[in-house]
Amino acid sequence: MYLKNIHLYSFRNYTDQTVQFKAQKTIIVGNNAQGKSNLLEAIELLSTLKSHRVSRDRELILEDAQTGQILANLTRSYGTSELALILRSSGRRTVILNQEPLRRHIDFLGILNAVQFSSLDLELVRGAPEVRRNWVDTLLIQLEPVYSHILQQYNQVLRQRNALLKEIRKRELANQNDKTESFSSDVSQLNLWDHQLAETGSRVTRRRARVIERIRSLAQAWHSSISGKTEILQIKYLPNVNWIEDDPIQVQQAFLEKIEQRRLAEQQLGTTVVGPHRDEIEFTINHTPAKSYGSQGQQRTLVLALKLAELKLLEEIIGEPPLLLLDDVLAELDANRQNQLLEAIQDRFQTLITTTHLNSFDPQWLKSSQILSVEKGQICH
Ligand SMILES: Nc1ncnc2c1ncn2[C@@H]1O[C@H](COP(=O)(O)OP(=O)(O)OP(=O)(O)O)[C@@H](O)[C@H]1O
Repeated sequence: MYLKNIHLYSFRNYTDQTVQFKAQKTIIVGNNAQGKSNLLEAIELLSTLKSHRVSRDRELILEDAQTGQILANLTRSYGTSELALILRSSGRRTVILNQEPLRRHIDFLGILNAVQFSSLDLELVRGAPEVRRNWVDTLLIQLEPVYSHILQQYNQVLRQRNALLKEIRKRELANQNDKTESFSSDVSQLNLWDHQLAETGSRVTRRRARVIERIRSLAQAWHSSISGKTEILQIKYLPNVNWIEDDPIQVQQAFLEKIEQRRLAEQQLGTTVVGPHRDEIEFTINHTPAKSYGSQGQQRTLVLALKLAELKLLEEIIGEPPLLLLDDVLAELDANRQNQLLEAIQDRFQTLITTTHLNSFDPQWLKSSQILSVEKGQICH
């Protein structure tokens, strides 16, 4: 796929900016805090409807403006699409595809596919389990947009179940007199939420297991190649609820059994302790956990291998090369890792690269790239 152009209106520090992409590789150069990452963030939003940097739309809109807009034209093997996203400070969004506003945001996902790689991605190895869960979830949404709906349903059930557990805990602590009546109503309500948690949670965990299964061998092959065949990467999915067979009924049964085991703990803590919101993904290098024992170099190799695997998996499943967004990462990679990355990209993936300096680039690369410079929210072609 190929992103032909993008227009930003009142988005971050851009007032009104059009960018025409003219080569497979575009290098966006500028000092810190000029708007390089903001441009990639706009593309990320069109791809996933999420930004990995903020959760509130207010921050995405130019200061003092009420609405912001991102518009882009994309060519795919089946034709061209015009994508538009309107952001409002109230948080209400409008997504428009080929000039038709879409009622379901899910229909917007999966049109522009992109893999993003930034220095923040080292957190994939070093950070909390939530970072790894978000990584798998974001990948799943691109591969299978309906997953965003599945995840939303699970989170809604989780929120409501947590609210009920909290309420039960509060009442227990207050030691109310009408305990018997409220107790039986609590039990039946909780029972209802247990089943909902099992149903929605099993959809999440089964899909996570499948995508990890698919990405594992791709990442292992890259890791082995980048490390000169000296390291073996293992990726293990450690679901909070263990299950063996990928069968909805059996997985739900495993959920209900674990909920029963942890019933007392949940009621004492007043929160849900069973479910995929507590999943972990473990990376080991030569059988040692990468998080605590991996050297900086090994961790970088691992993240690069994961990103290259994402690129390959997306390409395999969607049937054409996704975009690659490299946010200030090339300079951080040593010559070997840079070469591996550049060799893997070649000319197949449209790649957007931000950097503060051009001197770390291969001269051949610079020659074949479009170079844009950014200063204070203005892009010069
Ligand atoms: N909502 C907003 N309205 C106006 N300006 C904003 C808004 N959000 C961010 N900015 C500005 O955007 C700039 C940051 O841009 P960006 O994150 O793209 O930096 P960058 O060019 O990638 O630099 P670095 O190399 O430091 O990452 C800052 O000057 C910040 O004040």
